[in-house]
Amino acid sequence: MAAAPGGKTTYIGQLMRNTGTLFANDLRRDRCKALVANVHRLGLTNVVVTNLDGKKLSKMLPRLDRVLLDAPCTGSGIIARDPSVKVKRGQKDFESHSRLQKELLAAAIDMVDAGSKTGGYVVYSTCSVSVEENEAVVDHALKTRNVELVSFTSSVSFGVEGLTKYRERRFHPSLNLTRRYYPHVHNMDGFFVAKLKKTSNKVPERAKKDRAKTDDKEWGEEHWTPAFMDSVVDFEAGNGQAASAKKTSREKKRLRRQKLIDARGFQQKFPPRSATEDTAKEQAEAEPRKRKKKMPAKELQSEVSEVKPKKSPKKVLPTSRRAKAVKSKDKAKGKMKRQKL
Ligand SMILES: C[S@@+](CC[C@H](N)C(=O)[O-])C[C@H]1O[C@@H](n2cnc3c(N)ncnc32)[C@H](O)[C@@H]1O
Repeated sequence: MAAAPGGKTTYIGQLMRNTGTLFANDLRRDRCKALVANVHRLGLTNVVVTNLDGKKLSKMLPRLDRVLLDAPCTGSGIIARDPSVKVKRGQKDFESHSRLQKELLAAAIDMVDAGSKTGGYVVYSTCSVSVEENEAVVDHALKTRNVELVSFTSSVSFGVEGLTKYRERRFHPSLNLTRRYYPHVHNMDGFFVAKLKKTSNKVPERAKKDRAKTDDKEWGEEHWTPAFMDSVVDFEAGNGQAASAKKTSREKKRLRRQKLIDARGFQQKFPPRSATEDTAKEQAEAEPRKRKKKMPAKELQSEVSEVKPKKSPKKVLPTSRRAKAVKSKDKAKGKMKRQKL
């Protein structure tokens, strides 16, 4: 299959040997031009090239027997050929592509006649390996349209099964009928293919209930074997011992020094208080509380008048100095008596 614009389309045209009609559509005008050139080069006379939005195509074209939707994608499968995909694409690209792919697949299904004698099939393909653009898109179609997945291993015998569960996501079990192709396994671009058979032309009003038989296992639970569950793993002790065993003497010294520094710092910040300091503080705290006590104005006045001026406390001198002071006082008294006489 060629990777040139319209490569798959022109290949199908060749397979049809100029019988029937093949509608080939692309939103990009330049791609349509290249496609027309290829159609002419291969001498195909049964191809109608349209340059329309695939989402609106079902209203413009007659009911078809088969549709190949080679959907626009992030191209995560062609990183080997175009490494810029790794930096060009972000999470938002995967989300927006997934949304567009769901819409295009729904429109493609709506274009197909379920009662077609020669088909009623839709083939969905991407050159991406992301679950969001592949299994999630097909799973959405299974819920919103009357379609079922069919096997195509009789014509393509290689590839690995599509995923029915990925991390916390669960898909319809029939998704194992889809195929994934990996560059490192199949020596080609990363690719995904699903073949759907339309079972009714009716479009369900509401999304179908997910009747997929899913186990309620969490991702990773498959590793919870009985042997694993019965074994006792003491993470605390095991890890703790290993960590302490690894400590070098230098490290131990550093830790001890750090402990001391911490303790000193704590003491400086919060020095231990003595008993006297405590009582002084308590008294200081208690005093303003006493002052705050309110008294009637009259009582306050009488109390003020009763209060006697405080005498300044006597100076207490040491005994030798006190004796001297008494002597000098006596001397002065004697002098005064003599002067009177
Ligand atoms: C994977 S390529 C198809 C390649 C083509 N089948 C081939 O073999 O060369 C996807 C194409 O979808 C076209 N596309 C993107 N959005 C579209 C839309 N809304 N409707 C129709 N075509 C669209 C892109 O322009 C792009 O050429």
